[in-house]
Amino acid sequence: MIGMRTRPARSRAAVTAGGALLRVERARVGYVVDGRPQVAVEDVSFEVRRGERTMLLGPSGCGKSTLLKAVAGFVEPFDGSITLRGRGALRPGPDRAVVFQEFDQLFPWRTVRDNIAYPQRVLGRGRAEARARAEDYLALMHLTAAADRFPHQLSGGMKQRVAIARALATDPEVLLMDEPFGALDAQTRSRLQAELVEVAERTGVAVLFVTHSIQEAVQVGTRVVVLGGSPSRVVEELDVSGLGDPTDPATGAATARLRALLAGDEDQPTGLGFE
Ligand SMILES: Nc1ncnc2c1ncn2[C@@H]1O[C@H](COP(=O)(O)OP(=O)(O)OP(=O)(O)O)[C@@H](O)[C@H]1O
Repeated sequence: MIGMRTRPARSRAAVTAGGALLRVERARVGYVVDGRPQVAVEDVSFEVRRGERTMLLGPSGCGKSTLLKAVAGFVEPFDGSITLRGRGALRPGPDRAVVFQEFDQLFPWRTVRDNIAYPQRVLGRGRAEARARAEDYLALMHLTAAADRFPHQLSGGMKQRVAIARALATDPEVLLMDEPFGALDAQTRSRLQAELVEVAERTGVAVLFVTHSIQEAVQVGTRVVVLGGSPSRVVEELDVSGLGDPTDPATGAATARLRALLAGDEDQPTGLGFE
């Protein structure tokens, strides 16, 4: 039911024909501090395709969030381009929904159901449609029993589920996630990682996900873009689709490779085809 409603056929055809949905090309991104540019990421290029989960992995402070903010349209690149379906100069828009790490991103005065329905109303959907879609996404994120609760009555994991449901219910082209599970305990984090993979596969939404956890990158991602250096650049891109089972040697090899890359050791081979 949800898969049928998520995207008009027109968009699917456009993506198939055009390849990448979102394209970051030679982007140089940072901030102006005291009138001077402070570059966080330099000459960064990668693509996000529909149906893929692209992970931005790198050490703390390397500019992952800055890059995500540029994709969201919150920060304008100094140089290079970021395009969605070939359209550049991106401003913030409903085609890119953002889920943050913080638990307080929900409207505290609205119920869970209304948190999911309200942004759809703002985007122009009728009350009945917004409500019906809210019910779909409540079910998809295992929140139906909590629909009438307020955010302060939810656990951190439930709040993040609501944030994901709310984002997906607006039908974004790309779901942008900035360490959304970073403040959760290990068990909840692992459960939400699995749920996200399932939901992304069911809806087909493209995901761009910032993390500094190798485990998370391999578990959630289909592709990992590794950033490093200062200002940071892409040091490697790995295909991790189908990986995640810790007993699988290929998962172990990818994990070892990512660990070496994060340690700054780009020359260390894995011997299993991940270099
Ligand atoms: N609003 C801002 N103004 C100026 N500099 C900033 C701003 N936000 C971040 N920075 C700087 O940009 C650099 C990259 O920060 P960013 O938060 O993007 O890194 P990150 O890789 O996401 O880190 P973490 O994993 O710790 O969240 C850092 O040096 C940071 O201090």
